[in-house]
Amino acid sequence: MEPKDQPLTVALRIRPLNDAELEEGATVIAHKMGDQMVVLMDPDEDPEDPLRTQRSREKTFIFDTVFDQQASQEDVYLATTQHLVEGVISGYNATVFAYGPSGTGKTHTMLGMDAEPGIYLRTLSDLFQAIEETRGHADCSVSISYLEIYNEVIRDLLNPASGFLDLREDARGTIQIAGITEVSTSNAQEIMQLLTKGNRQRTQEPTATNKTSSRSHAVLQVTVRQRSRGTDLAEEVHVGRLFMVDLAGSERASQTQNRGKRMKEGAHINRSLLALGNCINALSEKGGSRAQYVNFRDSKLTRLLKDALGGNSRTVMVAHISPASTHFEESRTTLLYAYRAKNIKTRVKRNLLNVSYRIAQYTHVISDLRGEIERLKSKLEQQEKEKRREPGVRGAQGRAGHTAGATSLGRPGRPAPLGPP
Ligand SMILES: Nc1ncnc2c1ncn2[C@@H]1O[C@H](COP(=O)(O)OP(=O)(O)OP(=O)(O)O)[C@@H](O)[C@H]1O
Repeated sequence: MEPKDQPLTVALRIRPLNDAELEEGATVIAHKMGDQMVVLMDPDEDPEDPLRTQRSREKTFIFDTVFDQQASQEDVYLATTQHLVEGVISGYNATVFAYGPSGTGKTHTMLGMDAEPGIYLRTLSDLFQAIEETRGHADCSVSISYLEIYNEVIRDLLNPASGFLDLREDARGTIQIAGITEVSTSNAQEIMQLLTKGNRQRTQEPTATNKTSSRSHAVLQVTVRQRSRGTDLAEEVHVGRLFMVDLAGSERASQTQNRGKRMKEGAHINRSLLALGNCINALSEKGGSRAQYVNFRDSKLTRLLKDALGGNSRTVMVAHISPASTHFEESRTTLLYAYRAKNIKTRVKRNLLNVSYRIAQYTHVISDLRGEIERLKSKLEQQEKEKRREPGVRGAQGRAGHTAGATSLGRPGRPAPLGPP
């Protein structure tokens, strides 16, 4: 099937006002209008000011979907991610990433809580159920890895003792993480326990805006290999990769009053996010024209997300903001950023493992050889018949017949050239 250009799906989630914001006397300035629109009002604007319309910073944005505080975890999953599951099983890549400032709900959306699980668990449950339904005509295996990128180093969240890991590109140009733990199981709850445990290993410290702020980018990678069970050797192996990414907060260090270590770390986080922003900018120019130079190599995050952004992946960005008047600036920046990402187009194609090509080739060779055997058998039978019809010249003919047979059949280990069937 021909690769298809697909625009990035961009959704926006606005979380409820939190206690700290209420205590500060913040008001709601981000309003959802209909299913796709959000209006961000400027809190410094006086609605009575007659000059307001000329210098208003109030802005309206349209996304593929907008969720406000009424939206449940299930609503978010159904509208953003559920449609990707089937594709991953049949060999397409997909990526979902949560973007936004610290404390706006990225981890809530991706991981969630036991009572309100997020995208990770819902996706895995649907994935395993769909795989169960393919049983009988296909064999599927699933492997899962979970890592964090913190200050430009990669750590295995399922085995933090393994130290820092390296990114490598394989012969097909796919980015691999050398030495990462891969867990194979078909029990979503079991994986959730691993992820929750892994998430506790995530570099997490209080910032001015979030008491349990994740300081790293977390990447859950799910690989599904589907082998179609055919009656002959014409088997195909499809490999679909799903990335689910919970990015670190995108706020600027100065805005969160972070000092010292937090500020240095902010610079690192922002280096990855800056690289991501640069890629998004370059890709969104001219509707994601591949002529535009895009530097994915600038950070670990962009190297890992290369396919998700510029290559072979169905990609969904879930941007997050606080509705509070006290966060106007960072909400505005986030909305502009997410709005830009809507111009990105990826080129999606189904992944077929090379091995399947070889199997397909073997099938051709085997059917050619079968044809050849049939042809030689009938030739032998023909010769036998001729021998029986001419008993008088048995001696000389017999030897000649034997020689002809040996030539056609070939000696063991030296195949005869294949003639036309
Ligand atoms: N839609 C929501 N409904 C209810 N509570 C929410 C929602 N979104 C976020 N929260 C709560 O807000 C707090 C901060 O959310 P979360 O930790 O998910 O933010 P984050 O964007 O991942 O932050 P950071 O980048 O600092 O890690 C959490 O206590 C979370 O439960």
